Amino acid sequence: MSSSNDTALDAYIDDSVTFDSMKLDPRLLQAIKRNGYKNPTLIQATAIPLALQEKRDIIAKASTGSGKTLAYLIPVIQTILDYQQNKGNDVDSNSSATLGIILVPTRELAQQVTEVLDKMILYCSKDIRSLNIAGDISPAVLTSLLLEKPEIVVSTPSRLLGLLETNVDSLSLDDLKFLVIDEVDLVLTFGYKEDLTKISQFLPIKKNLQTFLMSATLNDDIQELKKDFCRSPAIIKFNDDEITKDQTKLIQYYVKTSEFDKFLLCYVIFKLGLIKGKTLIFVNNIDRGYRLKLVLEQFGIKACILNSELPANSRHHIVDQFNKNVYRLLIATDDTEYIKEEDEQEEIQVDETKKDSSEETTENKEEEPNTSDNKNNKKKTITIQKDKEYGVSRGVDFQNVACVLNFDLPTTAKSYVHRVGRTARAGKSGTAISFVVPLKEVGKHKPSMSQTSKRDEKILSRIMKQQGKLGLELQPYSFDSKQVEGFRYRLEDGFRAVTQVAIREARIKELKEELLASEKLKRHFEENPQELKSLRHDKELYPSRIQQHLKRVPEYLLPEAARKGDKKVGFVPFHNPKKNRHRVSKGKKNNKRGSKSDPLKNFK
Ligand SMILES: Nc1ncnc2c1ncn2[C@@H]1O[C@H](COP(=O)(O)OP(=O)(O)OP(=O)(O)O)[C@@H](O)[C@H]1O
Repeated sequence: MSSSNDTALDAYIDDSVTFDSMKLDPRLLQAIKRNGYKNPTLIQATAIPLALQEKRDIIAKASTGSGKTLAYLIPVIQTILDYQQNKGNDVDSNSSATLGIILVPTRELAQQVTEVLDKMILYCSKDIRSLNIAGDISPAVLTSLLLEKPEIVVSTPSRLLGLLETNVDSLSLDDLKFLVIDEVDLVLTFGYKEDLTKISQFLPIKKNLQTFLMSATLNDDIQELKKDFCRSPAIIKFNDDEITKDQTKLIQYYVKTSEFDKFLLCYVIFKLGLIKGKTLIFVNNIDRGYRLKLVLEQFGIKACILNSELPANSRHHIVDQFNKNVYRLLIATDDTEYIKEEDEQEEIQVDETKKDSSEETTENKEEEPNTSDNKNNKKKTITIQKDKEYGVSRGVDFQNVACVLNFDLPTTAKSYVHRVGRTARAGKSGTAISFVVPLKEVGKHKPSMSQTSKRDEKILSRIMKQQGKLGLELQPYSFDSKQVEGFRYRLEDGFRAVTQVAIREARIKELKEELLASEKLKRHFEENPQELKSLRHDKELYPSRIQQHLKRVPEYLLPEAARKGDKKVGFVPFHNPKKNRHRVSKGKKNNKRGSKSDPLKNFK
């Protein structure tokens, strides 16, 4: 899904067809052109005529980044425009009704699809209005927005069901023409099957409703949905190898490493600027995201965090700014696979009187972070609510990501496909690096351990098999251990400072700030959209002991070739580290705590 002006991967474009030849409404055509799209992608060239001319239901499976969003949006908009035109000629017909519903698994996608939709209806906004009901909207505001009778409603299944069950009259569904379920297998993974069954009872399914079920990966569960939602659908499956044989733009590496050395390698990679461009780092749970951020922070490496407990507004803003190149490093928690297993709510005890957690640097203390014997300590319980409708490994159109780094390997091969699909999008090249912990290394260093790494080797062989079928391969990558070793003692020092208590405090601090910002954002930025630029999400969280000396890399630790006067970079494969030295000193200068340049202060 996308809201960009980018072009799709060349391999996906069908240059034997043009949008001009598709007999589309001039207003829609103008919007398509305005976004720089000339030829449809393969999936668009196939699905649009089937949906428009033959009025078929569509089940489509096509790779990540292949342009599935427009494959359903164009027919939906075109048919509604035709319908509105016919209705305009019919003097008896005056009523407004919901004509299309688009269901997506996460709020991130709801926002993204709405943005693409709004661009496509730019020139016909009198005839077609959109409403995303998955966002943070108060019931009163929602009611008044629904009174305007938007023609297309975008939602997650649970939001839509909630609305239908409490206020079915707010949507008039008798004339509904389209139902789209995007990322359909994720919708099912998220446990929405029951919601969909209930929703189907409100919809005129199999009468005059045309359905689109879209995904990059499809599994057997789809059969049931097909039975419930479709009438003799056209099933479009693009053979992945057809497309991927040209797709040499994604280079995949795996790195066998111990649990602790994942942090060490990250430090080296980002401190030396070995990756040129933006990196999206995936971790498997929220705490690990904060641990990594705080460790990197020790060395003056800034990153921002994206996870399911941040408010939806903040999440949207973070993705948006990342896409606009405001941040280079984004640490995203991808825990969607565990959503069913985890409790929705997590109680966290915060010791409010403890000002400085930096004293707690021993590993024993880290094991029991949340208890304190001190009866005088005032404790406050904060309930953190995770958002079930969060997801970033799927469908989100992160733009210009140079590298996806699987800091924690995903727990399924399918999830790997979706994660690495966040790079090498839209005609660009990209690199995927995955850290893999060999079984013999698992559990050797508890504080750096991830529960999921036990299965890393198994998952890696599945991933390799799956990529092998597509003619793609993951290459082993080894770092020059001599060069890396030089950084070890510094990392040990920095790592120790990031206690479990520090992680919890950082997590709560960021949450509080983002909640505050999110509320402020909502009201303030509605009036002053320009100021949105000044809000940053990658501030240092500071609860752990910051050791200023760690922020600088002494010359002797740099690879020989990166030292003064040398031009050639020895073991560094991605990027010239000389540039980075400049950045290091600049970062140091700007890192004063409470400095006036803190952009958050601009909108207080
Ligand atoms: N016809 C086109 N010509 C050029 N670029 C296009 C075209 N259609 C879509 N794109 C661009 O291709 C990128 C990928 O499109 P989109 O996000 O719809 O892919 P997707 O198949 O939904 O991927 P995912 O499965 O990851 O969600 C977007 O940046 C979009 O702007």
